[in-house]
Amino acid sequence: MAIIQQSKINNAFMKAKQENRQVLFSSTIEVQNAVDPLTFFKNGKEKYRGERFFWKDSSNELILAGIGVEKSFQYNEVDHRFFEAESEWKRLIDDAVIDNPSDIPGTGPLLFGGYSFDPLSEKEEEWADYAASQFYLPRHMLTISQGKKYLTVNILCMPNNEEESAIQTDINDLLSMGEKVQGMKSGEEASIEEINKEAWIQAVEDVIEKLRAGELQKVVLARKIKAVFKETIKPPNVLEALLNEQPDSFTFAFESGESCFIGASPERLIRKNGSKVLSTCLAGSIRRGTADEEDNRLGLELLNDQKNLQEHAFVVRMIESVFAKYCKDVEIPEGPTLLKLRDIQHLYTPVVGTIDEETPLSALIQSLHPTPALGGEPREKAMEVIRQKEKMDRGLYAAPIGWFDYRGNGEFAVAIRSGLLKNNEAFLYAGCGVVADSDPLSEYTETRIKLKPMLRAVGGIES
Ligand SMILES: C=C(O[C@H]1C=CC=C(C(=O)O)[C@@H]1O)C(=O)O
Ligand SMILES: [Mg+2]
Repeated sequence: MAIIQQSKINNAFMKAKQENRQVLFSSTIEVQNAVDPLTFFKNGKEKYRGERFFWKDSSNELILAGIGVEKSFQYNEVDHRFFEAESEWKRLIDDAVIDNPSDIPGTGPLLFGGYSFDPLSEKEEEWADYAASQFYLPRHMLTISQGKKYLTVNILCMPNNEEESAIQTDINDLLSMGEKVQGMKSGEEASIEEINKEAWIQAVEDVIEKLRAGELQKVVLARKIKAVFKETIKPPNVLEALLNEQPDSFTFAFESGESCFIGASPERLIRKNGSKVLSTCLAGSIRRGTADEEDNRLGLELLNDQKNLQEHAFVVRMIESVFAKYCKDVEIPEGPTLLKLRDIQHLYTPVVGTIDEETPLSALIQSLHPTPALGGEPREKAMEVIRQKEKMDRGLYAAPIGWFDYRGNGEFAVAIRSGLLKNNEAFLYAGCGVVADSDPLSEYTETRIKLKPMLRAVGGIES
């Protein structure tokens, strides 16, 4: 399949030489009969290990699979980390040669990546592969939007380099139909370690005391478990399981070096499409029932539970205030509804607004992150308590992960229900909103339920 006309690449290289600067060349075409995005992702495993990403949104409108890092944007500077990637990206795009006949968000050149939860927390070894802000411009990307497939190829043309000839071979390899991706088998060999369980329950107790003393109103405390397998855990297999079992979640994988951050989160931080912006408040939880009757009863209980309604209300109030600052026509329903996932149900409130199209997505992300569904209320105080009491580097867990394209559209999820894969080890994370009325053991049980989907997907439990 001829993907790019050689003459177009030659022109871009010529431009780079003549103007003596790097020029991004990007070409997008619609591809028929192409492989599915998971196979495309898997096909990159030999040549592009550590340089892949995968994304599916919660409404199942868009899938992205990126292979190979044409340019990486990494920043550790705390104050500017939200803006640097997007502003450097804008500079690159302004001078780029882009050939994209479709006007579909998520096609053409885009950056995929994320911002760590808290750049001020002490960094642990397991997160060494990720920066405080890290984004990839992929070499090859398959986009699935409204049932159509598009292939984008991005080439950074340097003034001193010759045109590339290997592009076509690479593309043929990636689009070839390999073995079908299988879900993970349950691994009886798994050993699962709960890290500092007692200390964590004590930390919840300490935080409840602070909340009752009126020092602050809400703190989200998280913990992690470590699952060790005999064999290397394969990201495509985990993705396959998550796609099947969590169809209404954002499903993502983000590789760097030997690590793969992966998960299926039900929570959107922000979506921007032209002047339309959308966020969702998700906080307050209860388990699923085994039969419909029990499930409905539990749902009703959640909708009327004061502790959970309070947990949820902090999030709505905060997101509402950020939207009020940036948007007109903000719409928020009167009360929450239920969002039911395979293992858990949540209180859910969508927030929509209209924004000046020129507002950068990174400005919204910076204002929203972390919402009280992941941090607490008030934000800065809660972050200090988290650093002090959690004693854990969250890395990308609970952090913004997603993409923005060259037209300023994009979407970021909050990376909960997630874990970090490193060869045969998986670090899985879960947290819960602690308020004055919390009970430490119930919060612990809530994190156990939240860990289930990832534990099942990596092969650590049977059901
Ligand atoms: C922090 C997590 O969940 C948040 C999102 C939904 C419900 C939550 C809760 O009820 O506590 C949390 O705020 C997590 O899954 O790790
Ligand atoms: Mg909760």
